[in-house]
Amino acid sequence: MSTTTTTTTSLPGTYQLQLRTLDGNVVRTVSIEAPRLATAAEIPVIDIARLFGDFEARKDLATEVKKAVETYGFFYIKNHGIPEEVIDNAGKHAKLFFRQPRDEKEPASTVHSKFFNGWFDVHTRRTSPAERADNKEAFFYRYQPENDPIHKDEEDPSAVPEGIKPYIRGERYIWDATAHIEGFESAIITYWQHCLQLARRLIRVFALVLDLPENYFDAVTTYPGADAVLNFYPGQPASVLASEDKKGAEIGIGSHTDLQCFTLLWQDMIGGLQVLDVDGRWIKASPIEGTIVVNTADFLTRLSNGKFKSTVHRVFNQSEEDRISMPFFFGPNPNETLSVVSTCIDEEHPAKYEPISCGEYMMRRFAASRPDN
Ligand SMILES: O=C(O)CCC(=O)C(=O)O
Ligand SMILES: [Fe+2]
Repeated sequence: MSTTTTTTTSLPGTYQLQLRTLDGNVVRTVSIEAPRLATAAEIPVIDIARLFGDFEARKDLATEVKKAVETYGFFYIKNHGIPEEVIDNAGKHAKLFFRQPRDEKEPASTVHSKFFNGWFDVHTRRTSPAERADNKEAFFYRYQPENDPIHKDEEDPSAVPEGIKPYIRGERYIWDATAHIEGFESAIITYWQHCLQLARRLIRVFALVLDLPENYFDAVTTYPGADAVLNFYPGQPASVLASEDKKGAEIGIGSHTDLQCFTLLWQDMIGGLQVLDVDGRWIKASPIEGTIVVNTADFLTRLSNGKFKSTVHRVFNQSEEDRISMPFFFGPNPNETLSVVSTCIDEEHPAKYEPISCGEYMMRRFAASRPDN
């Protein structure tokens, strides 16, 4: 494992950030200034109680969401309907898992996975090629039809359509390897199910934002990309945090954009999430009690011909305390080839992106920018 960083010649006060994209790594010039607080116009708090109201209420919500997705594609949602106990219980079990000795986590390791499920340790991934290796542990779990509320009561939920079969990537061994933590699987899956239900409602709002019928994406989210992660960012030593430039501070997850349509990101109150503004300066998406962060991601940028933003973000846990977050990544059925939607194209704005399926998109993106450690 290497911990070197790449240095490139930069303007004073800036550095060159490398980002993984479909076309390989791209470079952005970024300010070295300490991150500032986000304004409410940049990362607004949106009350989504209207999601559960009538059509007029949902249209009204879409108008508010439109501004946010066209700015940075980052916003907080409140009154999201996921019960606090469900979130607390998942968070509590996540900590129980990570705080075990390493050899007790090993049976759940990603090294036993065919499809990138399970646990990996700190410093084993480098999300951004020019930044240090990620100082975080994570536990990945992926879509299993038998857990999906719309399929779980079917006679045989694992009897999925042929086209989708190769994309069913959930693996049982991660739950067997964690069965000694009482209630772990059920706490995490219950949280995941709530996220999935919320995501299916939210994508209807995004359809309205795009001037499409509300149910536009329903038929292509029957076996969706619905992958999720428990993230654990260890606290950093007081000596490092006390030094003025915090030079020894480690990045939790390097700079990146998310891949699918959007992410529901629950974070605890420790803080550390940062978002890159248009001028290449970092802004803090500080935690707000009772909210979940929503960020729109690469595949939705493609479908919307660039209208929805997919903004670069990263995490620095600059606290002595451990931080956890529980992102849920939502995309269409991975085998479904999708084009830029008709409402985002006209003579002056031809489609900037080729039709592609989200499964293919993710595979190509990983191949174009395979993590180097
Ligand atoms: O932990 C966080 O706040 C962000 C995590 C993240 O960006 C990701 O897992 O893609
Ligand atoms: Fe992310």
